[in-house]
Amino acid sequence: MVEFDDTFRRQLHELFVWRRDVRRFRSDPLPEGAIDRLIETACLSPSVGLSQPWRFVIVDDAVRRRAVIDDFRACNADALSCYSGERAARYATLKLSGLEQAPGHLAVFADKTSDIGHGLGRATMPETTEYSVVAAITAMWLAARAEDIGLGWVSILNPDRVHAILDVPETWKFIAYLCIGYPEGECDRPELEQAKWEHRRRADEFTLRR
Ligand SMILES: Cc1cc2c(cc1C)N(C[C@H](O)[C@H](O)[C@H](O)COP(=O)(O)O)c1[nH]c(=O)[nH]c(=O)c1N2
Repeated sequence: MVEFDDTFRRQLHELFVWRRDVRRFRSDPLPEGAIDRLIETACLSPSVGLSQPWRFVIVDDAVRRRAVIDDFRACNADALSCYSGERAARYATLKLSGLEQAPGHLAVFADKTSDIGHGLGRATMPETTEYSVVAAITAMWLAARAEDIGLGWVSILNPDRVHAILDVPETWKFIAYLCIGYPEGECDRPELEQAKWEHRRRADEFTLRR
């Protein structure tokens, strides 16, 4: 049996505290195979019925990467137009993707039609397919931080457009576009908190007892 001691538990807690959504990347490349290793770790995640619905696309092609960046720019301009006044001014100052600098681009999809897992657990809650993929991304986020690699989730994108840019099967649902690389710096507080957009609240604000 594998046992974890107090030192490990303390370090694991520190890993959770120091994992960040990274938007500011150094331009130096990741070591060969780093993204493949992170994908392998993500594939150890739980999934409904062991369906393993995650599908990964490593985006190296410069034309496709540029098209994703252009889509982000358009979507972010639309998002800005939904705010007004002081909130709009603050939104405009936020850096909400590291797409330009990050050496690694990784798109993640959920395959809604795969037979793997024989449908177990999905009949009543088909959305558990997507939940499983998000669980895998969270594992990857933590595994990356443990290797001092930063990961940033970009959702300010048009899913249909990303689908077309990456030319993936119809049945795949777009879940996340991830920027991966070495972070410029580190912090134990979310960047959106540092920018005074929102703050992390205490767990008891979100917890009921019945
Ligand atoms: C589903 C989803 C989607 C997004 C995000 C996260 C998740 C879970 N986050 C990152 C988010 O802003 C960040 O996690 C919180 O601000 C908390 O910061 P830390 O992750 O603790 O650093 C994020 N950040 C960003 O700059 N642009 C984005 O488009 C998104 N989209």
